Amino acid sequence: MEKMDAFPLTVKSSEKQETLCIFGTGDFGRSLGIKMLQCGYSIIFGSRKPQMSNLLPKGAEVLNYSEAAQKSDVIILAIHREHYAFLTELTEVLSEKILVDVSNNLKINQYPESNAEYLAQLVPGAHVVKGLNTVSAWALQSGALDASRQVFICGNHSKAKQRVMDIVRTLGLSPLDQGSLMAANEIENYPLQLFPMWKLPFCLSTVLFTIFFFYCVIREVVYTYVYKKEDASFRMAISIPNRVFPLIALTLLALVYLPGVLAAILQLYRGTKYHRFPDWLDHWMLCRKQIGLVALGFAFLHVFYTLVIPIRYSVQWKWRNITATQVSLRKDNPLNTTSAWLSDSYLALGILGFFLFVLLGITSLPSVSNMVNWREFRFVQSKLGYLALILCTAHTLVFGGKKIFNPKSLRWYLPPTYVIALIIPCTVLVIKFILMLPCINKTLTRIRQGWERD
Ligand SMILES: NC(=O)C1=CN([C@@H]2O[C@H](COP(=O)(O)OP(=O)(O)OC[C@H]3O[C@@H](n4cnc5c(N)ncnc54)[C@H](OP(=O)(O)O)[C@@H]3O)[C@@H](O)[C@H]2O)C=CC1
Ligand SMILES: [Cu+2]
Repeated sequence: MEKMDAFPLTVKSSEKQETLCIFGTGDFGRSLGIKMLQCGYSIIFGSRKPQMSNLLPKGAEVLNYSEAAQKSDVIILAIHREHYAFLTELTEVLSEKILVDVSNNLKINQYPESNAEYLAQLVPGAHVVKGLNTVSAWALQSGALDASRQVFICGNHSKAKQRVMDIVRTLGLSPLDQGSLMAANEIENYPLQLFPMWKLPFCLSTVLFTIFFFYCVIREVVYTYVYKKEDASFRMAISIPNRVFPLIALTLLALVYLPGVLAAILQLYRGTKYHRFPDWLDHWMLCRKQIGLVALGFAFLHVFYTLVIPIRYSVQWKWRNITATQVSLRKDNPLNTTSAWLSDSYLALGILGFFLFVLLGITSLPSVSNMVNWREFRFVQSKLGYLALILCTAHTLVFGGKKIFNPKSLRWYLPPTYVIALIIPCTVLVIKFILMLPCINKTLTRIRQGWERD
C-alpha cells in the first residue's frame, strides 16, 4: 500500500479507470476530452443538449449537466464565465466536488474578481481549482505543447489542488503550484499578455531605428540630391541599414548593462540593499535578457549586410573606376600602413566583440543556463559581457573615425550618429570603471553583503 502512494501514476493503469467529467462540448471541452481519453481516463460530458452533441470523441458519454456531475468528483468547466449562472441550480450535486475553472477573459482585469473566485462564490460547497487556461484547444489536439507544457494551478483546498495536479501530470504537462485562489487573477491575465518582456526592447529598437534611419536618409540621400543633384536613394537598401543596425546593437547592448550600474549607484547612495528599486528600474532589470537578444539580432544583421558588400554593384563599379583611373593617369598608389592598421584593427575588434556577443546569447538560453552554476553564469554575463561591450564600442569608435581620420594632421572626426550611439556605452563603461575603484568597490560589496551604513 505504501508503494502505491509513492508511485500513483505507474499503478493507475492496473486500477479501475478514473472517470472525469467535462462540462461544455465546445472546442476546448472536446480537445481536452480527446486528450484525457488518450491518457486513460474515462470521460463523461455534461451538455445542455446531450442528444444533439455530435463531433464528440469516440468512447465518451454525454449526459445533461446534472446527471454528468453525479458520475465524477472532478468536473472541468469548459464553459465561458458569462454562462456560469446555471451552476447555482446544481449547488447540491456539486457540493464537495472539485470544480476546475479553465476559463479565460477577453481583456486584462475584465471583471472585479477573477473567474475562479466568482465560481467559488456561485458554488460555495465545491472546491474550486484554477488551471489549464494557458494551454489552447489547438495545442491539445495537435500535440504542439512543447513551448507551453507549464500549467499554472491554484486553489484554496490543497487536496483538490493535488488531485488536479496529478491529472495535469498524467496529461504530460507540468503543473506549477501558484498558491491560493487569490492567484487566479494573475493566472487568468497571463494568456492575455502579449510578450510582456519583449515590449520594452521592441519599442526601444523601433525608436532608435527611426531616429538613426531618418537622420542618415536626410544626410546621405536628401542632402546629396539637393546640393549635388545626385540620386543616392539606393543607399537606403544596404548602406544606411548597415550603418544603423550596428549602432542600435551597440546602444541596446549598453542598455543591458546600464540598469546594473544605476542600481549600484542607487545602493551606494542609499547605503543599503534593503530598499526596493523604483518600478521602472525593476522592469528594466527583468527585460535585460530580451534587450540583449534583440541587440544580438541587430548584430547578426550587421554581419550579414557587411558580408555582401563585395558583391554589390555600386561597390564593384567604384573599385573598377578607381583602378581604371589609376591606370589611365599612370598613378601609383602605395600601401598606407596606418590605414591598413586601422582597417584591420576595427575588423578584429568587431569579430571578437561579435564572438563574445554570441557567447552571451547562447548562455542566456534556458537549456544552457540550466547547465552552468550561478557563479559561472554571472561570470559569462557580467565579465564577458563587459568585455564584449568594450570591444564593440572600440570597433565603432575606430570604424567611425577610420574614414575621416587624417594621419597627417592627426584629426579625428566622428559623424554625429556615431557620437550619439557612443554616449550610452561610454557612460556605462566609465561608471563601471569608477565603481570598480577599490574604495568604492569595497563599500558596494559591504552593502551587498547586507551591511548597513552607520
Ligand atoms: N478554446 C481554447 O483554446 C481555450 C478555451 N479556454 C476556456 O474554455 C472555456 C470554453 O471555451 P471554448 O470551448 O473555446 O468555447 P465554446 O464556445 O466553443 O464552448 C463553450 C461551451 O459552453 C457550453 N455552454 C454552457 N452554457 C452555455 C450557454 N448558456 N451558452 C453557450 N454555451 C454554453 C456549451 O456546451 P453545450 O452546448 O454542450 O452545453 C458550449 O459548447 C472558456 O471559458 C474558455 O475561456 C481555455 C483555454 C483555451
Ligand atoms: Cu561593425
